[in-house]
Amino acid sequence: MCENLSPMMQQYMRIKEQHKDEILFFRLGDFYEMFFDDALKASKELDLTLTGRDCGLDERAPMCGVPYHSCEGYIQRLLKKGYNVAICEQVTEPQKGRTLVEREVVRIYTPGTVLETGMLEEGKNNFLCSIATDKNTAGMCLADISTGQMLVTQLSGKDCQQKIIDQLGKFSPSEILLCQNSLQLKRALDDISEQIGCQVVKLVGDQFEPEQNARRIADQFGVADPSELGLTGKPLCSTAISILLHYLDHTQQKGVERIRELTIYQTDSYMNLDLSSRRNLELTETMRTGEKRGSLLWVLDKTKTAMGKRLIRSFVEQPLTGIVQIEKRLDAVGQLMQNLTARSEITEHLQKISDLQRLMSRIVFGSAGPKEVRALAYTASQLPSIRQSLTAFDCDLLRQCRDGIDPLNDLKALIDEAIEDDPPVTLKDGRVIRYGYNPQVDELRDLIDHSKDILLRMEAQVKEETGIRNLKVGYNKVFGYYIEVSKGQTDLVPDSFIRKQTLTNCERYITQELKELESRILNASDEIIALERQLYDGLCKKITAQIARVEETSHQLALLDTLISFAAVSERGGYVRPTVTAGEAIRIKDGRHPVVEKLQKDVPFVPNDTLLDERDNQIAIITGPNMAGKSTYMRQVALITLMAQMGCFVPASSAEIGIVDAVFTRVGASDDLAAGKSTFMVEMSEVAHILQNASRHSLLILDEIGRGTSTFDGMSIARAVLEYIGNRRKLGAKTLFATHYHELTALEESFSNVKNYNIAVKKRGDDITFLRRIVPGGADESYGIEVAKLAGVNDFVVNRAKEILASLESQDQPRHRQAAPRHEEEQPNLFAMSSQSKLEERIKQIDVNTLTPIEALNILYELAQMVKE
Ligand SMILES: Nc1ncnc2c1ncn2[C@@H]1O[C@H](COP(=O)(O)OP(=O)(O)OP(=O)(O)O)[C@@H](O)[C@H]1O
Repeated sequence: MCENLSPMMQQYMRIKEQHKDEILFFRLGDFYEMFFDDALKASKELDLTLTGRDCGLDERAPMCGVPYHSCEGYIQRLLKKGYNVAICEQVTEPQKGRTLVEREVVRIYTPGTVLETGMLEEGKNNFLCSIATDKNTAGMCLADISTGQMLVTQLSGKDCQQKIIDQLGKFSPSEILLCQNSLQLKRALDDISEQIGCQVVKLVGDQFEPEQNARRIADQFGVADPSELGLTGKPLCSTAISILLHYLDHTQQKGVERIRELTIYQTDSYMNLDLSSRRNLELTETMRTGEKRGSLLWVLDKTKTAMGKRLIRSFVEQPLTGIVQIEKRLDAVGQLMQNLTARSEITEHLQKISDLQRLMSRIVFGSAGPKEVRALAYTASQLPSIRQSLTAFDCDLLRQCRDGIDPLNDLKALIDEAIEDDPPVTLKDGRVIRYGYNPQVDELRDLIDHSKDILLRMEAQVKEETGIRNLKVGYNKVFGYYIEVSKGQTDLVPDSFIRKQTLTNCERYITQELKELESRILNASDEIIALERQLYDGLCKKITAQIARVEETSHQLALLDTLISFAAVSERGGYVRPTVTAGEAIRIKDGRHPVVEKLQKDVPFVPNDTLLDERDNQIAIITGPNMAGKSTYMRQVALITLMAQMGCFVPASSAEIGIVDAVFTRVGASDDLAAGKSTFMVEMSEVAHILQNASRHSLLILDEIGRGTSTFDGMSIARAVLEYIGNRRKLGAKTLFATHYHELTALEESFSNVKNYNIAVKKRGDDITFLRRIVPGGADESYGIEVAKLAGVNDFVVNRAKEILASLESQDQPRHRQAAPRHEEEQPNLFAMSSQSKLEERIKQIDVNTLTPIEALNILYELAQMVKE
């Protein structure tokens, strides 16, 4: 290091040496300053003026800075640009005689370790994620230090990487940490990081030693052995937790203790929704704009608290698969719908409740201001009424809420006693501690507020003691407070007075007592702030000790808020309680699309029925003109199923939902052609993924499979996919399949589990009217040209298209426009088969070696029927 550098700059260089990878925010007074390279980068990224600072060298050090009080926005912008920020604070007070205050890095900001309210998105968790992998197994750990939540899960199987991606799609972590050996995974995650809302994927050191892992985990959660946490047989989970904790240890000096509980996350307790299905179904944001408005969450979220907002988002993203839990939620929603009075009372109180989870993090971290601590007391004051209103209900979950909400009376009393009713934002502003809480604070405040009175009182007292009638206490800048005695009375001045100044008519003195009072008055402001901080820190410690109770209370409040939101939306929307069963059927009467219905207020939504099961109604092939409403209908079925499994009522007049383990969707052209894949390639990768991962208990929504290639190829692929899905021994999943290939409707005749539907339209002359009603049977025409006309395509093109179509139809071309033939002799087409070849085809499908006797009998019966027909 250059010896010519000033001592402060030497200190800076020493610290910067340890933090080469971060932009160093170096605290100087009320500013964070950046120097040298950091200054050049920050001034460019943040549009800051670049100045220079004397540093002892010939050239001034490039410098720029941001105000300490408004640094959050700047830090956030740097994080978004991929930088980390190290905060370097003064850790000793400047003292007389010591020129250099000590400084050290107290915290490193990274995207996944933010906990400042202003830097976090409301209603969304900010997860830091770590992943440890080994061949076909992975351990994944997620932590949100702003709420103290930590989850861990183990994933395994040949498609482990895809499972990781699907889970990441669910949690959208801001930052992902991987072991050095996970290079391949890193590449895959880099490609999709934007889609899952992740700002950075990092490789962080090698696998940790198992023993070291165990020790760190046991320390964190206060157990003797990690097996007590349910981690036995999950070494990769332990590694993932350790990676995350070590990272927090490195980046955060305080607050890691906020993570107190570990939840083992069982993926099969939740419906499997892969990344593209989440996007396609627009669960939390729309595909086109990426906004919440227009998503399912937008319809369902009427929560009043930030905690409720985060929980309802996770309810929407993670529908359940366990009937018992779903029923419990439905019971609660039903009861809340019935008792409007109690519900409104609770809602009113919820509106006044702060984000207790994030508040507690800030208290533990030591960054909560007095107003926030006051907000805790205010929140606590709402709790008894909420508990009281909850007595009106009688069901498991609402009872659990009532029992779990702790009124926190003691904390409220503690805060009420210690903190002023309307304290300032920061401790520095003073007057945080309530009068009467601490005698020393009271005395100092009296001294500050009444220093004049105190001096007058002292003056009177000295007058009386000395008998000097015209004695006065005054103040000047040279020697502070003094006692002034006029010349005529100086003989009465006692020995204890020390003469300081002689004027024409008077003498000025000081006394020991006066000097003491003076230093008390002058120091009182500093002293009171230090004392208030000490008392305030003590109070925060007492609150922190009760964190478990506050945490449980916040969890129950979030749950209550979410259930009330479901109830409010269900009531307003005229939703009904679904019957959730372990059976295989989905029967919906008068189902509606919750979002489209809400968006198009002026056009009445036409309800439609659905019947899907794993037998005769396993596959519904839906045809109909463009714009008829096929996609809307299919998505509506998926959303109603999801809502039921979330524990919410559904937009229908009745609904029976046999639990599905997954919803897979393949909808339209994927607009972002990630990793250089063509539209068709993306489509086929998605189809491959669905066929590989779906089970008989999944729901498949397939919209126009095969559209991205030539007609014959497309039709062949679409039919082959349908045959695969329709074969119970291969897949057998319930499927809604929309297509413009009307030829596919011929499948209904060949397979008993396929049913045709179309969305009805009325044609008058050249004009068509969309009826939006789903009816049995295939569509009779495509009406593509009519829809083009409706969309405003000019007459020339429309008329010419009609001519071309007529000429195509007159030739012996495959008739893509016409509905599937009922009788293949009348309308031969690509997939129409003779009875004989159908029979042959069916016989070829039979795998005699795997048939049970009863299946063999059924097939024999089926063949006999075919021959008869
Ligand atoms: N049941 C309904 N009631 C009222 N309006 C509806 C209904 N279904 C769909 N719509 C309206 O029709 C529009 C078109 O629907 P949708 O996109 O589902 O058609 P589509 O048949 O899938 O079209 P394409 O084949 O061109 O993709 C929707 O945006 C919606 O406004």
